[in-house]
Order: sequence, then C-alpha cells, then structure tokens
Amino acid sequence: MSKQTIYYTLTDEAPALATASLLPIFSSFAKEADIELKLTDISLAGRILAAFSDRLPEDQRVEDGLSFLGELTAEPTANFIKLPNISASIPQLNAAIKELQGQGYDIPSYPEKATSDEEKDTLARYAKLLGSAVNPVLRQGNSDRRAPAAVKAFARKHPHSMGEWKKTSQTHADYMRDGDFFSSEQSITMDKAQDVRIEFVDKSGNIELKKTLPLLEGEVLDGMRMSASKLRSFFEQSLEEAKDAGIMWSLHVKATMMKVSHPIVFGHAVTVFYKEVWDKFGDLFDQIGVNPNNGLGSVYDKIKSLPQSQQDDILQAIHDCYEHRPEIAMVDSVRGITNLHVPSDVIVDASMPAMIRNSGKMWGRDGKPKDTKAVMPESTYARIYQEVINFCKTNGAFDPTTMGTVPNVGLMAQKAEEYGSHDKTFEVKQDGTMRVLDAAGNVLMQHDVEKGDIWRACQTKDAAIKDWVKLGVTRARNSDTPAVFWLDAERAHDNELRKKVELYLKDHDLEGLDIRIMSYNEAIRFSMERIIRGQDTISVTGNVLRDYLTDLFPIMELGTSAKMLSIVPMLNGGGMYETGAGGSAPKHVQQLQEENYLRWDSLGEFLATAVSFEELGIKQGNKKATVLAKCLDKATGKLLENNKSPSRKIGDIDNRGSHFYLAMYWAQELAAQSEDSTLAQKFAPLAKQLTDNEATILAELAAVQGKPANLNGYYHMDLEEIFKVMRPSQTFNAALESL
Ligand SMILES: NC(=O)C1=CN([C@@H]2O[C@H](COP(=O)(O)OP(=O)(O)OC[C@H]3O[C@@H](n4cnc5c(N)ncnc54)[C@H](OP(=O)(O)O)[C@@H]3O)[C@@H](O)[C@H]2O)C=CC1
Ligand SMILES: O=C(O)CCC(=O)C(=O)O
Ligand SMILES: [Mg+2]
Repeated sequence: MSKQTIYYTLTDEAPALATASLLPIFSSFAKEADIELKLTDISLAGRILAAFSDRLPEDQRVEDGLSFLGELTAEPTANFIKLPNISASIPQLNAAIKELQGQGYDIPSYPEKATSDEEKDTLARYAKLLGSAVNPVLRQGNSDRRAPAAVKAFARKHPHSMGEWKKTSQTHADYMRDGDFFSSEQSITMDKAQDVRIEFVDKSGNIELKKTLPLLEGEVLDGMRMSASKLRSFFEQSLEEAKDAGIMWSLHVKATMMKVSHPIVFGHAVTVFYKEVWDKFGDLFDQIGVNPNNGLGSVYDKIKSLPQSQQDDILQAIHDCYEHRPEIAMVDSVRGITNLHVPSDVIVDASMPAMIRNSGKMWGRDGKPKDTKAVMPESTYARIYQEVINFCKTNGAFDPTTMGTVPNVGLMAQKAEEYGSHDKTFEVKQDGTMRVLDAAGNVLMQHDVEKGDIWRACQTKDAAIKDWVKLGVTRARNSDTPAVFWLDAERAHDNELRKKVELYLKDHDLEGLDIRIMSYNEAIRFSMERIIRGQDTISVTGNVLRDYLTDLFPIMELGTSAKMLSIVPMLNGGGMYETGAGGSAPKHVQQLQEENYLRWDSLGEFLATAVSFEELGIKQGNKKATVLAKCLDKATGKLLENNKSPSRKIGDIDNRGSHFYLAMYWAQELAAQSEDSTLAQKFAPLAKQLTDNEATILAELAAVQGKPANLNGYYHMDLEEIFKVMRPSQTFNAALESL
C-alpha cells in the first residue's frame, strides 16, 4: 500500500503551540500505518508571506498552504485536520505585518487609503487575508458538529461551573426592530443559470454597475439593507436605556465572519458612544487616519503622532463620554480594554454563551460581573439569545450533569449565505436605489438606500442545500435523534429554502424519523425544553446559526466548544476534520509566555484525528488506520475518565502533560488489541516505556513551569523554538523516536 497523506494545518496562537507537542506524537503513531501527516501552514503570518512571495527574496518565500489545500478540496481523497486559525481584524492584521517587518521581511504596510496602483494592489492582496478567509475556502462541504458520547458522559460526571440565574436579572438582548437586514430581506431562486447584475442608481438616474454575478440554476439569491441612520438611532436609544436602567452596555458582533458589514456596524457603535469625541475631533481623525471601524484602539494608536496637549484633550473628551454614558462592558478590566477597543475582541458566538454561563453578566470596569444590555443590532439571529435569557430566568441555569445535547448540521458549503457575501456587500455612498437585474434586464429585487446604509447580497447554491438536507437526515438516522430545520417563516431567504427542504426531504427514507421545520424562536424553545429533560435535538441550520449554536450549546453542555467533534464531509467526497468549534484562545498564549503553562485543551484535535484515521480505513482500506482510530478513541475516553485534561492553573498538568497521557493510553490500547498483531508488537515496548517512565516524564514536563517562555514572535513564531518549548521531556521524546 502506498503512503497516505493527512494534511495537518499549522495555524495560530494556542492551537499552533499545541501542534508542536501533539503532531510529533500523531506522526510517530501514524507512520506505523503508512500514513504521513504533513504540516501545512495556513497561519495568518504564513498567508501574508505567501501573498507577497513575489516581492520577497528566494530564501524568505513560503508555500501558499491555503491555496494548496483549497485546490485539494476537489479531490475525493482529501483528508485534512484543521485547527482554529485567526480570522483577522485590521488591528490583528496590522500587528502581524509589523511583526514580520521587524523580523526582516520587506512586506508593505496595510494602506489606510489606496490611491496609487501599487497601493491598490497591496490593499487587494490584504483584503483576501482579512476576516474569515480560511474557512470559506476549505469548508467545501456542510458542517457536522456534535459532542461525542464519551465527552458528554465526562461532562455529566465532572461538570464545569455554571453561574446561577436570578429571575430579577436585568440582562437582556437588544436588537433593531426596524431598518435592519431582517426587515428588508428579499430572496429569489434562479429558474435558470444566468449572470445577474447588482447596480446602484442615484437620484438623477445614473447607473453604476457594482458587480456581475454568475448564478446557477436553483441558486438562492438574497438582497438586504441595513439603514445607517436607524442603526445609529438604535444605538443611541439602547445607550440611554442602559443608562436609565443602571445596567451595563455591551456590543456583540462578528466582525470576522461578516468581515465587511460588521466592522461598519461596529464603527457606528464607536462613533455613537463617543459622539462628542467625533463631533469635536472627527476632522482631525480623518487627517491622521483614525478609523472607527477598527475600534477605539485606532484612536489611541493614531493620536500618538500628535502633540501631547492635543492628545490630552482627546483623552479628556473620551473620559467625559463615560460621565453620561452607561458603564461599558470590559474585555480586560485590568488593562482598561473596553468592548469597543477592537472589533475582533468580542465575537458574538463565544461572548454571548460565556455571558449566559456567567449568570448573564459581563465584566465591569472594576472587574466585577454585572447585568448588561447585550446589543446585537441585526435582529435576525439576536432574538434567539433573548429566548435563552428568558428561559434561564424562568428555569434557572442549565445543569450540565443532566442536560441533553444539541448537535448541529450547518449549511456552509460553496460559500453559502454570509460566507460568500463579502464581495457583494457595499457601504452606500449616496442616496439612491440598489437593485439586482437578471440577464434580460428585469428587476429581481431592489431597495431604496441612503448614504451610509449597508447593502449586501448572499448566495446559496442548490447543490449545497441538497447536501445539507441529506446530512441532516443522515445524522437524524444515525443518531436516532429528532432533527429540526430552523427556518423562519418571516424570512424571505428561509422561505425559499423551505421549498427546497420540503422537496429534497422526499428523496430520503424518513420512516421512523422525527423531522420538523420550525421558526428560530420556536426551534430554540423546543430544543431547550427538551435539553433540560435530558433529551437531544439536532439543529439543522443556516451558516450564521451554525456558528452561533455550536458555541452556545457546547459552552452550556461541556464548558467549552473545544470539546466538539467538528466534521466537514466535502461535497467531492473528501473530508476535513476540524478541532473543536471555538477559536484560537489568545489568552492562553499570554499565559504560556508569562509562565510556560499552556491550558489549551486538545480534545478537539484528538477527536478529529481519530475520525481522520477512521476515514482512511473506510475510504482507502487502510486496516491499520482503523485500528489506530479505534485505539485513539479509547485512549481519549480513558484520558477523560482519569481526568488528564489540562487544568487552567499552573502546577497541574498542562496541554503537554495531557498529550503524554494520550500517547501512553494510546500505546497501551494498541499493545492490548488483537486485531492487528504487528501493531500490537510494535507498540508494546512503547507502552511499557511510557508506563514505566510516567513519573520521570511528568517531572520533566513540570520542571519548565513557572518561568517565562520565549516564542520569538507571536504571529510568526520561531518554529524551532516552539518545538523546543513544547517538547521539554527528553525521556518522552526519546521514547517516541524509538518507535
Ligand atoms: N474555526 C476557527 O478557525 C475559528 C477562529 N476564531 C478566531 O480565534 C480568535 C479568538 O477568538 P475568541 O472569540 O477569543 O474565541 P476563543 O474560542 O479563542 O476564546 C474564548 C475562550 O474559549 C476558551 N477556549 C477556546 N478553545 C479552548 C481550548 N481548546 N481549550 C481550553 N479553552 C478553550 C478559553 O477560555 P478560558 O480562557 O476561559 O479557558 C478562551 O479564552 C480570533 O482571532 C477568531 O477569529 C474564532 C472562532 C473559530
Ligand atoms: O470563520 C470564522 O471566522 C469563524 C468560524 C467560527 O467561529 C466557527 O466556524 O464556529
Ligand atoms: Mg464559531
């Protein structure tokens, strides 16, 4: 049998660090089944260098890992393990560029404004790297995320803490009642393949072509607009209400996944909250390049070039705003980082569940948890959070020891819905009309717009929808669990989808299955009523709800979405196995740098890798891979059973310690199994070596804790250095090498 390849991604922050310890273990074990794990760089820094490869000297060029993997998604044998990566906001991108320049890479800075051709080219290259730039390329299939039985059993036995909910809690979700995308959405299904045109028509009738879109037969196209003036009034009103009620105010957007629309929304929040600052210094800010869409951090950054007295005036004006505004939720109260500092700091999918788990409280300036008005302007999805809050107020906090589970089947293939919307999202420059015309010139949809409004289109391909329906039914069948399609009767887009869902469900044997279609509020209530009775309900949702629900429920059920199994069965037959459903945990890197302790839990990597091996067994007949997979799953179960996951605090076993236990249990399982005697013989000595040296290895791992660790970079860490930092046990390393 020829060698089979699994591509293991090198990403950013905590997952990249964990990779330095874990990949050598996976590779050593995999080679016994003729499997090679190839590290492929899709980190933010790697993507920046690849984008400017042509401008760099030979020895500084790097492979374009993302394009490589992107092309490979078309192959039926594609098998990737993807760890979470940074979906960069502009401040993150700038920091990464600065770091690379400091390391001697002659790459251009991010241009604030692009006038020359060269600047335009630079901006276009960086635009491709911004926000959610990796996932839509690699996720060439729909999403299947769930908590495996062993993980669920562990959470029931060792529950994480849950903050108590009081009926008197004043926390609530707030969203626009009018003027948002929800209230203006229009949607059509194409009856034939054709190019449609997106145009802007000004008040004098001049037409500007914004974009031509080639659409396929059966493709669903949506158009919607958010009114800037209504958004601003909404923010103002929400601030006044929070002030009057004496509660905090917090903003939750997803500036990375909705990388064009949400930074603009975020920018409006900044300029409404700090209105007086912008009234007074707006012109100056324009001159020095302050961009509110990049947060208040942009002000602090840009004013450094001004004389001290002027800086003091600006800082005073910012301070004065706090006098009449409600208290603002903090990202880091010790460092004074507010909710409005950086658009990527408060990501709705992770921040809302964290708040709900924490008695509905966010952190105040004094570091104390407080009730908050959680503002998510777009009402489409924000309403579900109010349902959860109401539910917790009535029923108390969820109980991880008894609650059921809500796995998700999410529509995201072929850049479905918001994933593909970025190049069709426009901030309107003057009053007029945005419209979409078919090839014959008929108007398919149109919206009256005003200067500053955000207009966007989304497209969803028929093949993606068909596959999503199939995946939903398959999951319902395989897990014998009711499945709910979350389709809102009030949404134009969902009504188009509903017709297809009803049609495609007929392709499947539904005998004995419980499959329903419900609006969002109904669906979440139904799922929560069941969950507190220990019952499971599959949510079959669109792309944004996929993102939101796969943090929301896992964070209640398991404490973190890092413990999810997250699979992308690709439309062309390959598979991508993602690790967990959360992000790259920047806080964890800080802890490692300060005290050489990494609390990242690699459970997601363990689960994903087992499925990746399992697939090689099924699709390529690699029997040894099947045995590796089974034993890895058993080892993961044992690791959970014996509580060998990393703890949060120094002194215990961290990420590296948990990897050692995984390797030891895995080797023990392989030595003990009888399906493949060659593997059993091969792993018996390793199992013995690791078991005999457990105390020595743990001592070697513990010895490095407590001192700062140097990574020679944050975005572009020194790989050799991180392998050294993450593999400090010579005894363990030698044992692996002896295989
Ligand atoms: N799939 C992807 O590629 C995704 C990428 N991202 C990116 O990740 C970055 C950070 O996003 P952010 O919103 O802060 O969300 P994160 O999920 O990275 O962090 C939130 C918190 O979740 C906990 N956490 C997450 N993963 C783990 C893990 N494996 N082990 C232990 N704890 C974990 C940590 O909490 P605690 O410290 O309390 O233990 C962490 O501080 C952003 O750049 C974002 O774009 C975000 C989502 C998905
Ligand atoms: O693509 C992204 O930016 C984030 C994705 C994410 O949060 C998720 O898939 O859960
Ligand atoms: Mg998410």
